[in-house]
Amino acid sequence: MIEKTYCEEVKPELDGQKVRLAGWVYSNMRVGKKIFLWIRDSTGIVQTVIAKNVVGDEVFEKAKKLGRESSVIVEGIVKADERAPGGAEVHVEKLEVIQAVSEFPIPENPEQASPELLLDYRHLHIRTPKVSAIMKVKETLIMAARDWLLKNGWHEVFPPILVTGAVEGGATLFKLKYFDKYAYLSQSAQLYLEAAIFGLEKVWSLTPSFRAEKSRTRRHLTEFWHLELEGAWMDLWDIMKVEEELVSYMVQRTLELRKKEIEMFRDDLTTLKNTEPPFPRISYDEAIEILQSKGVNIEWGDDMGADEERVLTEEFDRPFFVYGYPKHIKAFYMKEDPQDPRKVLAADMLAPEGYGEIIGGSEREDNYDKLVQRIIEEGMDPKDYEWYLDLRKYGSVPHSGFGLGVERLVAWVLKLDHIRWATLFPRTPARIYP
Ligand SMILES: NC(=O)C[C@H]([NH3+])C(=O)NS(=O)(=O)OC[C@H]1O[C@@H](n2cnc3c(N)ncnc32)[C@H](O)[C@@H]1O
Ligand SMILES: [Mg+2]
Repeated sequence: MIEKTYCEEVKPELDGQKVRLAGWVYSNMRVGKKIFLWIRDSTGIVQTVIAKNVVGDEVFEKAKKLGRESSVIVEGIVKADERAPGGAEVHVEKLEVIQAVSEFPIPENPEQASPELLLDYRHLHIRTPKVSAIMKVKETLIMAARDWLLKNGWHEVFPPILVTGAVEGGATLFKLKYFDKYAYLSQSAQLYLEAAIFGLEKVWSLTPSFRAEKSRTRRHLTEFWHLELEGAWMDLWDIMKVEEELVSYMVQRTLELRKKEIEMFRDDLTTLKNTEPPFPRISYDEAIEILQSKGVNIEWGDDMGADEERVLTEEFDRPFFVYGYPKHIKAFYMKEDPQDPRKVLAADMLAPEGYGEIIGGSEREDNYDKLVQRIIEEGMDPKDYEWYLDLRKYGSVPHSGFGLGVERLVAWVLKLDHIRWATLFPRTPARIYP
């Protein structure tokens, strides 16, 4: 790799030093016998100044024609100048053009382009500073999660993606040919994590999950990254405590390490700073009462969708839990509430500012017969879950777990207007290219 100075390293303190930059043209402006060429790399942007009387006519003419995203290597001297971004610029002595670009399909301000154009050219859009900032925030959230999980005794495992059964309902399965049989793309690693707890007790995984959701909403992808935990001996209240501690650590650590990137997307950091345990907890019953008091047309037993959750989040300035959902709107594996058989021991974590559900979790049904009954009630065949039911035959224990949608968390942290911007190459019902 060539010896180079990164853009973020070009500071007034380097005044007078010779540096080599390698990057891409971000903007190109000629003023008389000077060209102000802004060069971008993975760390930021630096203003370079190309003077005709320094580089000569031929190079100057070449520099004039450099369009955005031309790849270049420049060598020159750092000059402190508070007018330049970062307080310093580079006066170019040598310019090497790796590849000149005349016309880049994405406008200098990508926000002026239509979402469809940006998505058609997503392979070029991802190099822009704001998309790079989103990916740095996403990686930092996951780095923080790994940090916390390791420190708190959770074991990472690597579940399969090719599976034979539904976890979250058969309607959203992607089916594929598997030799002479059929298989599905995993909707959630949960059932495999449940198998893993009998050896490792506290397990987690980060996997892609797939949902053939036809709903074209701002918070659904057909492929998303899914951070899932499963803990033996834990009940719903235990796992909710794990969730709030994990999410708080992820958000605070990311605020600490990526404040500059976050501030590219939101001015007000209050809800992020408020993200500290304990989170508020309301029951599903209370949630229905709140929504009805706000004029929402909803009855007990109804599911809460994005619109209802949006209204509910107006009551909170930090993430919060809704627990105790009606059994008929939740998944087969959830444990019935012994206090109220109409309900299950499930809790969702909702993000404020209209974002809604970021985590779905529950205590699992650990009784063999009850689980078989629930599978049948849901219209599924217990034979398809024979291995999963075995877990209730050989040393079953109380256990709970949850799944966090990584892109949903990123969308809230950065207040993105659509979840698709939180992933490198979004997959939705209308898009699988590029
Ligand atoms: N291990 C578990 O207990 C997880 C459990 N089996 C599960 O999949 N729950 S979930 O369907 O609510 O999905 C979990 C989270 O996964 C996210 N999720 C769920 N579906 C999507 C789609 N389609 N797009 C983006 N994100 C999605 C969202 O944040 C949900 O709260
Ligand atoms: Mg859910």
